[in-house]
Amino acid sequence: MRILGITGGIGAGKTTVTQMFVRLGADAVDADQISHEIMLPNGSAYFPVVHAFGKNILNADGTIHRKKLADIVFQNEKQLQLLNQITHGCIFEEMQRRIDRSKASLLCLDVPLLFSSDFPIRCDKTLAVIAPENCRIQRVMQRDSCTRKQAEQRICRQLSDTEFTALADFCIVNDGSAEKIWEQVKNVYQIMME
Ligand SMILES: CC(C)(COP(=O)(O)OP(=O)(O)OC[C@H]1O[C@@H](n2cnc3c(N)ncnc32)[C@H](O)[C@@H]1O)[C@@H](O)C(=O)NCCC(=O)NCCS
Ligand SMILES: Nc1ncnc2c1ncn2[C@@H]1O[C@H](COP(=O)(O)OP(=O)(O)OP(=O)(O)O)[C@@H](O)[C@H]1O
Repeated sequence: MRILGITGGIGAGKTTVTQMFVRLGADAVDADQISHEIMLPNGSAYFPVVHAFGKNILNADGTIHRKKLADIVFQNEKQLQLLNQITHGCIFEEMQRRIDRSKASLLCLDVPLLFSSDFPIRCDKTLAVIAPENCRIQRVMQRDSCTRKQAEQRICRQLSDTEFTALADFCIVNDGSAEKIWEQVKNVYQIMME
């Protein structure tokens, strides 16, 4: 099995690109989805997160209000580091479990923090998905019904497109139509399967 790590800033199109690899036959593991699962009331990070951030981050039904938590951590670097410390071990362990279960020839890891120093999983190749910042902000505001400021606060905590491009083996520019990236995805898929 070959592992392709897919990364990029918020709203760049990591998940869109990953789903295209899945259409071509790859398996996928999504770090954001796992981070949501481990924070559910029966998840491994639920109690540590509530203990660290207090009951004011809870909805009436006891689930974690992720947008409230996001507002706390993306306005304060120390709080973000704390959340990362609590969650990353649980996320990366669960990713490894899913990798071990996969029988696909190509496995894509969709990970925003692929190039952070604590990411422990070795990838055969890495792919950065990039798009102009204003385009990403518009997409995220529309998808998540958030404000420009909230989108910008996340972008401030992430690598720039120049940094992503310099660190990755492949780069896909997602600034146009879906057909345009489909051709780029097929090229990378072929190289990975050679
Ligand atoms: C802060 C939380 C609760 C916000 O949840 P929400 O549903 O609003 O966003 P979601 O999880 O879907 O993330 C959307 C995007 O935000 C950005 N983002 C999320 N976490 C981080 C982070 N720690 N640092 C920088 N950017 C991040 C990424 O671009 C991600 O794709 C959640 O993102 C979280 O728990 N983050 C910490 C865990 C983590 O690092 N997750 C990233 C995968 S390793
Ligand atoms: N080429 C495109 N044209 C129009 N909309 C797009 C395009 N690519 C992605 N989108 C839309 O932009 C939003 C963000 O895309 P996607 O979820 O794939 O990005 P992401 O990098 O995974 O985001 P996040 O960092 O928040 O997880 C989605 O609503 C998606 O449908």
